[in-house]
Amino acid sequence: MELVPTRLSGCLQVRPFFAKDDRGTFVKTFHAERFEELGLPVSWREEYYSTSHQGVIRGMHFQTPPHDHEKLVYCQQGRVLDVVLDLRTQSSTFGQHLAVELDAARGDGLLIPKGMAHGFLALTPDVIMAYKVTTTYAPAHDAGIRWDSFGLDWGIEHPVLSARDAAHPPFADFQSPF
Ligand SMILES: Cc1cn([C@H]2C[C@H](O)[C@@H](COP(=O)(O)OP(=O)(O)O[C@H]3O[C@@H](C)C(=O)[C@@H](O)[C@H]3O)O2)c(=O)[nH]c1=O
Repeated sequence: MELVPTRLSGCLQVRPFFAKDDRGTFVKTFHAERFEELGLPVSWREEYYSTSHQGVIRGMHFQTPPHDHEKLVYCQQGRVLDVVLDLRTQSSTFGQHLAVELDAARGDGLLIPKGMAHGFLALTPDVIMAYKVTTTYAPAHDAGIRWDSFGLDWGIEHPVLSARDAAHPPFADFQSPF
């Protein structure tokens, strides 16, 4: 398992052990010792997955302190444009984003630190996204920023959004608690 830095500090691309044979694939998505060696989180409190149709955008989501969390995400079926937005006011990349393709055919993932919003666009039909997070769901602290408000060209004009995601405040109006 390789953990590769990105231009947003603390946000790492995860290249897991990936094996393919006549039966299909084998992917190891987490290795506590490897994460511990690098000072990365190992105490996951919840794990969940979602399915999405092509053209769906989910995000940009985060939990506010004290319920903020690290997140380990993988696309387990299909392909997504995965997007992270830096909300850490003391960060040199505050307000900047990272957009990477996660492809189940490669098995790669993303480790997202506290203080970042996360979202994705489903690029293929029947996407499955899987998550591990270091705090449990806290609905009153579950927050978002509007997908089209921070300068990313998603390459889609009319994505499918939840009513909640369509109503998030734009980044320009957002007072970051991080
Ligand atoms: C996130 C979450 C949602 N829910 C509920 C709330 C709602 O009824 C239903 C669907 O919630 P949402 O519409 O927020 O689901 P979704 O848009 O898939 O939310 C996810 O989006 C991506 C981008 C992330 O980064 C994730 O951490 C998570 O926020 O599930 C939980 O019970 N536990 C949870 O941890």
